[in-house]
Amino acid sequence: MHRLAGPSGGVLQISKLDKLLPLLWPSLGRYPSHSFRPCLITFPQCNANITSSTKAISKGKVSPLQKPDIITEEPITDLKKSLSGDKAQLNALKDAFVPPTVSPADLPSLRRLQGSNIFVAPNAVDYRVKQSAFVQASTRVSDCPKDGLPEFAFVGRSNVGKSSLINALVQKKEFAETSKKPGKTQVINHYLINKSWYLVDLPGYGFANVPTDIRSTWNTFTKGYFLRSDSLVCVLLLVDASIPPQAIDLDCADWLGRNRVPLTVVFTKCDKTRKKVDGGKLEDNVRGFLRLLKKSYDQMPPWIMTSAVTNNGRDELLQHLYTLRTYWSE
Ligand SMILES: Nc1nc2c(ncn2[C@@H]2O[C@H](COP(=O)(O)OP(=O)(O)OP(=O)(O)O)[C@@H](O)[C@H]2O)c(=O)[nH]1
Ligand SMILES: [Mg+2]
Repeated sequence: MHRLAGPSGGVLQISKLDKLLPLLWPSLGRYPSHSFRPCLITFPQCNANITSSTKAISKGKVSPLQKPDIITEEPITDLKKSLSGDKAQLNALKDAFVPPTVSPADLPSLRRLQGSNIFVAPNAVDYRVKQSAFVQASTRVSDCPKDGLPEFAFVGRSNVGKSSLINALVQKKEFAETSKKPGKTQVINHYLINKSWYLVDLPGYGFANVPTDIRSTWNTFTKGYFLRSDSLVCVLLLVDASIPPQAIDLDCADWLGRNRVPLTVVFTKCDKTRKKVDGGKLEDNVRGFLRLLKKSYDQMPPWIMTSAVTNNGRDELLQHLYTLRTYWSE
């Protein structure tokens, strides 16, 4: 039995009905206002206008190839300065992801992680990966480990860098198999970290050459994992920062929001130089994606910029995961 956050901060107990409800929501045509995820973290959730971002793309209002507008005046990497005054503090809070139970008055005691909108408590110190081991590859959701340890699932388009980021986090080169050819990971891989939590590598979506039946298998297989895993703390949705916002990634974010699956957006390949970035500057791609994401979410979900090549954002992401685990297990 896990405790769950209720709409007014109350605690619900998970039951079979709770697990079934997410599967029924689409047919009910409306979404409960509270989270059924097995954690005490209140995450930003998708608002009623769930498909606005992708509609904007498909109606041609925002072309994926068009240079996106800047979402905020605030520079992404120069965030400390914004905490120096009251008004500036409020600006910094806008779109920030602050740990639950923290009031705005406590904000100055928190650290904002570089290249992200995430604030963490000063106690996020013991976050490093000391031990990592491959546990199993599952072809069915029912075969996944059932020991109840907290899990973070990596999801994103094929080739976005899911396996590479896992290798960067555990600091082992060939830990998770990577490939230039999309579609390398086809099963649910569980990696046990510090004997106490899991990183879960999932098959990528959106690979153009994949036949329709394999694509629909992705849908039932991976979406089934999101909805049925009682130990899922958060999905890490990986988004390639070297290309302009893609409708398929926004669709995925919408789907996760609609189904009350907590989400952190992890931008990958943030090492790419201007020459190799499609659509102009990397930061413009990031801001463009966030601007579209905001159309679907009442509050901005946590997001962070990373690179598996330079390891930028690696320690920051680990600190974020540490904070989430702390609240999950409380
Ligand atoms: N420049 C750069 N390249 C990266 C980065 N991360 C991954 N790549 C490259 O992107 C390609 C795909 O990486 P993978 O980690 O295999 O991608 P994946 O998302 O696991 O792919 P699937 O398993 O097919 O879904 C490889 O050629 C990587 O070297 C990064 O941070 N920077
Ligand atoms: Mg992979």
